[in-house]
Amino acid sequence: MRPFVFVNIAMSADGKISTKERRQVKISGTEDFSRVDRIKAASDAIMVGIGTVLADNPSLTVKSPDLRAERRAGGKDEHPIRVVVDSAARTPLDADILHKGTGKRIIAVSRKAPRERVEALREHATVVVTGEDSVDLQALLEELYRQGVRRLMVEGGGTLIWGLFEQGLVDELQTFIGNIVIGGKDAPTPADGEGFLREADFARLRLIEAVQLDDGLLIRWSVENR
Ligand SMILES: NC(=O)C1=CN([C@@H]2O[C@H](COP(=O)(O)OP(=O)(O)OC[C@H]3O[C@@H](n4cnc5c(N)ncnc54)[C@H](O)[C@@H]3O)[C@@H](O)[C@H]2O)C=CC1
Ligand SMILES: Nc1nc(O)c(N)c(N[C@@H]2O[C@H](COP(=O)(O)O)[C@@H](O)[C@H]2O)n1
Repeated sequence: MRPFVFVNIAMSADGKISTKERRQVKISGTEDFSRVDRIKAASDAIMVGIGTVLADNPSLTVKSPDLRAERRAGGKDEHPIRVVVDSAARTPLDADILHKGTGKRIIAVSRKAPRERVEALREHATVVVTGEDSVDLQALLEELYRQGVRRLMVEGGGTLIWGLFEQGLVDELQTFIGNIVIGGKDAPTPADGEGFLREADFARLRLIEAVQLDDGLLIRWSVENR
């Protein structure tokens, strides 16, 4: 068993999620940032790849005091469990994700992760070890389910999202398309990695809704062939 997995990503009108130097860009407007805060608060856990931690140093906390209070009233921690997919245990010990806000953190590493790094991370987070060279995503999701996670939000980046699509582990995709053009053939996109080579393997989506937010568009799809 695994959680319901939904990806939320903001991309520019030309399909980029940051600059080619992997510098974080404000793509969402006020309305979309509020929506992201709401879907985060409604999730049991939120997951990113180590590339995003190293590039953006996110905290992944719920920003609205009202939403945090609602979570507390429901007997939950103020913030969802924060999960980093980090094969080689490279999460910096002073990363905001380990220090900002209360609640549980999980760092998923592979068996090749250096033992001393893993021990250092254990001071701040629960460490889950799966996979030989890179984290076994299916096994990680099963472990999150065992730990009570039923609804998992994935915030990026493109490498992790590709890994999840490649293995048929995404149930829903929520893409906010913002009103900017970033450009650059090497700028990250919502699903990077190798890409599918055969049409038969493409992830097939069904449109749930398309809604205007600020000067952008939120599109929600369910994944049909997971
Ligand atoms: N616009 C947006 O909504 C968002 C944009 N970003 C941007 O994305 C960029 C970071 O993306 P990436 O460099 O692609 O890094 P990423 O965040 O996707 O992390 C990739 C890393 O995850 C690890 N990993 C371990 N096991 C894996 C597996 N089985 N499958 C896939 N990955 C695995 C690998 O070490 C890999 O290098 C940054 O520029 C950041 O600003 C990130 C999140 C949201
Ligand atoms: N939804 C959304 N819109 C944008 O315009 C963005 N740049 C991002 N980036 C993601 O948000 C993370 C930052 O989280 P905190 O504010 O530190 O909690 C960042 O790492 C990206 O994952 N998202």
